[in-house]
Amino acid sequence: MASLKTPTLKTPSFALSSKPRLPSAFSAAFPNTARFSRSYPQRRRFLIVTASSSSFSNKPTVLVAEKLGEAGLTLLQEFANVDCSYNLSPEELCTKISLCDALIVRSGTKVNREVFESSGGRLKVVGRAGVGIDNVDLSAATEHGCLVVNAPTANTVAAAEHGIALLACMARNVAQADASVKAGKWQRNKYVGVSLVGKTLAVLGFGKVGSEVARRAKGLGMHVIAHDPYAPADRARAISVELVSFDEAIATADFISLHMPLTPATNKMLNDETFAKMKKGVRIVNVARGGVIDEEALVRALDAGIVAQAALDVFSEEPPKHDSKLVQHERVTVTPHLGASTMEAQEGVAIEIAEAVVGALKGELAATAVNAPMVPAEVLTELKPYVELAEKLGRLAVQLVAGGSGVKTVKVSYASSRAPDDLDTRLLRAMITKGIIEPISSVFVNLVNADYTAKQRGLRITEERILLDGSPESPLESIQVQIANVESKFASAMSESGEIKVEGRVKDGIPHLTKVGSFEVDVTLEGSIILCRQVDQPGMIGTVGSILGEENVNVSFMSVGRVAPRKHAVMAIGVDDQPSKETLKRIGEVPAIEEFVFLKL
Ligand SMILES: NC(=O)c1ccc[n+]([C@@H]2O[C@H](COP(=O)([O-])OP(=O)(O)OC[C@H]3O[C@@H](n4cnc5c(N)ncnc54)[C@H](O)[C@@H]3O)[C@@H](O)[C@H]2O)c1
Ligand SMILES: O=C(O)[C@H](O)COP(=O)(O)O
Repeated sequence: MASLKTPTLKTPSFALSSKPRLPSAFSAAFPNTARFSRSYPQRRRFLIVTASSSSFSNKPTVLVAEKLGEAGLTLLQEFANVDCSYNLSPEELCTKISLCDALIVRSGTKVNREVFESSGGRLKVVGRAGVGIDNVDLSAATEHGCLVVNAPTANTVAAAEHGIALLACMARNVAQADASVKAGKWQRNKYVGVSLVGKTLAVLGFGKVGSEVARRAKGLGMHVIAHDPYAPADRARAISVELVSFDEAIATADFISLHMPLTPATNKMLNDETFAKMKKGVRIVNVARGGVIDEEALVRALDAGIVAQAALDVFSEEPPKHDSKLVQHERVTVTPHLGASTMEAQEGVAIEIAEAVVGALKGELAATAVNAPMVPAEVLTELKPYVELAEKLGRLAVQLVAGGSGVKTVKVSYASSRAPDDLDTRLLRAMITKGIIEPISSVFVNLVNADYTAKQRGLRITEERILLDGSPESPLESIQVQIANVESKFASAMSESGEIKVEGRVKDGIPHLTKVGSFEVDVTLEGSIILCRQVDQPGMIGTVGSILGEENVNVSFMSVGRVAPRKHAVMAIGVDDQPSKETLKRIGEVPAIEEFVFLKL
């Protein structure tokens, strides 16, 4: 047994960062979190986010790069230093961003990879004061652990009203006739329009705006159909709209209104091929994004008479070139991306985004994140102590590895009486990842970038469920973290199958370490822990306790787990303070102690 006696002193790489502690255990697990609700979709959803710890010591700085309503600015100013700098060049934005904790933009600012790289890790939240987030590089944001939140509800009605306004104006040539009268002409025969009543409108993208447009168009007596591969049928049924295939929608429509986001899948969705399938004389409204239409193909379709008219609020390049054939086309009505621009919508958006950004910076829970999984509020409340347990088990397990950077394979087992699809483990996995990676690197890990960071480091985390009989009242019985293919600096932590194994439970809302290797222990996961393997004999608790007492180290908890009386035992000692090297050396010199390790939580 002498060979096992390898006293392990603290190594700097395992030191915890000195982030300030928040009052609750949960807040400590998530350095910053914020809580929000939103009205659409109807289900309230919440998300844990993390923000710069510097925001606790100093007021954070929020850069508002595009015009934001006063009410939103006031909210921001109550909490942060607000720098309103509009019309920044890309270079100016990159220069400023390293001094900012949050950035708020509308659709006119490209928040690309360079912006995140230039931030030097300080930028923790990007707030998009609106819906479309196609101007934000979400991959880069995620890789940098930066949360992106939007304001998804406040401009819905404004955008829908603008869509309807364009539809009616287009059908009755309002813009062209207006320009004609102002030019001194009186061309009543030239501007004969078409009626809306009884016509078929195909709404492509039946989300918030699309369904509001559909509702209004029905009020105008139109027959409304919709195409949206992801829309729930009951939402369509509720307003008597038939969901149809894309081909059916475009082939039968007299009018098409676009309301899908711009994504790689929707990019140039309307193109030469799809225009060729449309009814001759179709009329198109676009208040979504310019990029969903191949604009050159639209000009061809207009010239060929396939498309009779188009009304466009958005363009692939904004502002479009003055001599753009599309913009100058006589049968095209244009507005300068005004969909969200009503007084009411802009005040609403400003408040919605300010609340989301302030919340994220405060570090509570947020609801409108677009680059991280969202977890329903009730699930989150229930999982709180398990989330803390998960991070601490990850932190403990990795500190047991001899040379922690070799960690590549981690297996997590969740023992639960709940049905497998009734337990959302994404938060738990993220926090185990955080616990494993942070002590052995300088990487900042949060819910946003946990999976990405694990992948980058070649860390493979597999999860398994152990289905227990019994009451499914509590979500989890225990969490077990195993690290395979490594050696341990505390040999007793190895399981029989050769992995480092730690297991924990939540008791009365408090995370406990309950197993190390094959030894049962029971110690609260607070402060730090000393694990000792010893020959099981009387007086051991007293001996080690006295050494700690003499060195003024406060013991919070002690527990001994043994394989059999008078054989080997593992003693887990919770300590409030960090013992000195000398104290640890004295513990290591106790003859019955075969090995020990000091672990920081
Ligand atoms: N012009 C403006 O000022 C203005 C204002 C608000 C929103 N918008 C744009 O409108 C878009 C829609 O906004 P929203 O609030 O309704 O968003 P939303 O997320 O509620 O709705 C978008 C819908 O598009 C659907 N969709 C996704 N891919 C599709 C596809 N390939 N084919 C058909 N449907 C598809 C989605 O399932 C979803 O239901 C936004 O992405 C934004 O770009 C523009
Ligand atoms: O996606 C949106 O919310 C709209 O396109 C509005 O964009 P804006 O904030 O630039 O007006």
